[in-house]
Amino acid sequence: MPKIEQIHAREVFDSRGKPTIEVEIRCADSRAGRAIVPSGASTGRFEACELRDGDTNRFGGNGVLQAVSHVNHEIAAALTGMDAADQQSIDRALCDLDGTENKSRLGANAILGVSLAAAHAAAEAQQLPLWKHFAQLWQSAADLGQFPPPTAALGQQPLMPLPMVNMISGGLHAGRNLDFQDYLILPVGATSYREALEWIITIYHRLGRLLTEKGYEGVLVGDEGGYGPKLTSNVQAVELVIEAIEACGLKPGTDVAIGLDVASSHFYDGTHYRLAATGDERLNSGDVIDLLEKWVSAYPIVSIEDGLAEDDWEGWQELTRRLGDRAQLIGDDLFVTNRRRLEKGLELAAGNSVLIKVNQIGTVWETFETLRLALQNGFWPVVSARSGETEDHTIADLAVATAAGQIKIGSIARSERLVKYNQLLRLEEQVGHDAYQGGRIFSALKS
Ligand SMILES: C=C(OP(=O)(O)O)C(=O)O
Ligand SMILES: [Mg+2]
Repeated sequence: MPKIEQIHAREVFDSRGKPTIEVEIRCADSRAGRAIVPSGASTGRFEACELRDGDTNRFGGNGVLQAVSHVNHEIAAALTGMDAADQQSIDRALCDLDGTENKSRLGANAILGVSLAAAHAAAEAQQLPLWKHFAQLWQSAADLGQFPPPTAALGQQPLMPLPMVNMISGGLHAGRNLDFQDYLILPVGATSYREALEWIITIYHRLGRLLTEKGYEGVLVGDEGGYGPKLTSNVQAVELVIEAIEACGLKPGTDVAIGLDVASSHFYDGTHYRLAATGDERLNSGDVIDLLEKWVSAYPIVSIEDGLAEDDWEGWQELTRRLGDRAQLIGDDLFVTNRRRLEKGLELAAGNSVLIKVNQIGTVWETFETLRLALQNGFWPVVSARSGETEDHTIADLAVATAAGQIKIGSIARSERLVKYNQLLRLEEQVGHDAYQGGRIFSALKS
């Protein structure tokens, strides 16, 4: 048993230059395992609580020295001597120690840093690559069984994920140049992860040239590295991405499909969805569903995230009735990787897919629980980064180990994203090209 000997946290910085927490855990006779916590900008209201210092004399109140102190004192005292490989007990101890529903006392950032670093430390101590340690944990966690369609192929043996990659950024990630947050591509026709990534890189560069040729900003990028042009409408972004796919000799829909992260909670005023790009157009849920249905019919869109707001359960039910067999409908702000919110979604038949962000819930084990619940109920999971990221590649290993099937990390032109894409290239050498479902995971969708 790799016994925890030392836990140490420090304040470091993320890709937006915002403070975040790094945790190192050392077990006897081994190198320390280290993890850095990501941070969102378009956060859901029901996410676990990130503890920030609030002292406006330091980084506008965004410092994380209190969270650091919680790790170095209270958490270190409680966890020293525990088995780093017993993730379930570590995560339970962290939750019990915090004692709140949303991890607001010690901070979800403090808790997640320790939870992730424990996994790294356990892998180090057992001389295992992280993905293999995660795979052991995932497999050991209660009977995986056989999952129902469309997720039957997922969750079993380690699998290379289909990358869903941001080409054009909008919303809170790009100064609200556009209303919708992400215009993504899914290389559904690629036969390996490497091929998928090569297509993505080619299309990304072609899109940049195309934007510049048309007089738009083809070099400025948003928080996740997607281009951030000021276009005349939201739908124009879809059309430009399709044009770039075609310009690369690839077939939209067959080779490369389109995804959206509407991130609609962030332009919902409680009554209306307000689209600034089309002159403060005010839509209700039904209007947004009509719009999305029109787009799904007109364009090869196979995935829509947060098409409606985080509280609009009735709207989500209608969206799912209308589009659930034609597109993956991902709940991000809606489910916030929280088992209880996902249970509600399953009960109400709201959505058919869940975004998995480790810092929305705050521990590895709870992330596994939400993932398993999704797979058991035929929901597609998509492991996701945050808009504030670092050199930490943990989620790439986690996506492969749990065979989640899809990953969303942002674009390829920023190092905090590329570190995960490059890690996946390394992992593909270990798990093999065959361990790639690619677009086959969408075979249940009607065209
Ligand atoms: C990654 C996302 O953004 P953020 O991290 O800002 O919530 C998202 O909305 O899916
Ligand atoms: Mg989102």
